[in-house]
Amino acid sequence: MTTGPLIAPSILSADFARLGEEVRAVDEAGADWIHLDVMDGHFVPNITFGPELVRAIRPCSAKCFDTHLMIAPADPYLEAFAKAGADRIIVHAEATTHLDRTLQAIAALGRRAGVSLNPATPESAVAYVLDRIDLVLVMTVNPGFGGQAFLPGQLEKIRRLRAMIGDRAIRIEVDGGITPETAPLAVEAGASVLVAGSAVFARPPYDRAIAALRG
Ligand SMILES: O=C(CO)[C@@H](O)[C@H](O)COP(=O)(O)O
Ligand SMILES: [Fe+2]
Repeated sequence: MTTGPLIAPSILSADFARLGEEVRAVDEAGADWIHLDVMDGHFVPNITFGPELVRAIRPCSAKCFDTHLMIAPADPYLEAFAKAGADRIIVHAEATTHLDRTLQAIAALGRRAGVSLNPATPESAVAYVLDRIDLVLVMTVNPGFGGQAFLPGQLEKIRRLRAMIGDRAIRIEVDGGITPETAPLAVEAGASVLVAGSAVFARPPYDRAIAALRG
């Protein structure tokens, strides 16, 4: 049995030419979830992939597909991602005008719902939707790219969020700049899921990279 935080490798840093193999490899190396970064070139200054890619790699792992939508608007695409195999759908508070309605729509599709917060967004953005989510994703970089430096100023937000969540069954996930050095800081502040792109895919072997993050 593994202890410590859950590790969710972000396939943004994987070899896209061998994506299916890469997903299988991190699954076998001990990843808890697979993190999928969906970018639209509008909400964030980068473009990645859509639901068809999610469908294509779905057979490569039975683990939770933790689907981070960096798209605006998100509502028109929720059903497509749910049908393609997303287990959890995470929307950005900043990309969604009617956050409560969006989270209800995700629940109606039978998927878990999460909310992501950009570095400049306060934790109060999720205060009125805590009964609709099982995860808050705290961005520890400005979203859009892998391989950026961790923003330590987010640690205080994680602490405040931890206090706000209290004993509710809601995980705090951190995303961006997570390395064996920054991971313990995020966990100490209250995170229990660590997304890592470059710290896994650029540091093979993957089993050792994942173990180093778990601490
Ligand atoms: O959502 C994002 C970036 O917007 C992330 O999931 C990145 O893919 C994390 O990459 P690293 O900072 O771990 O390299
Ligand atoms: Fe992400």
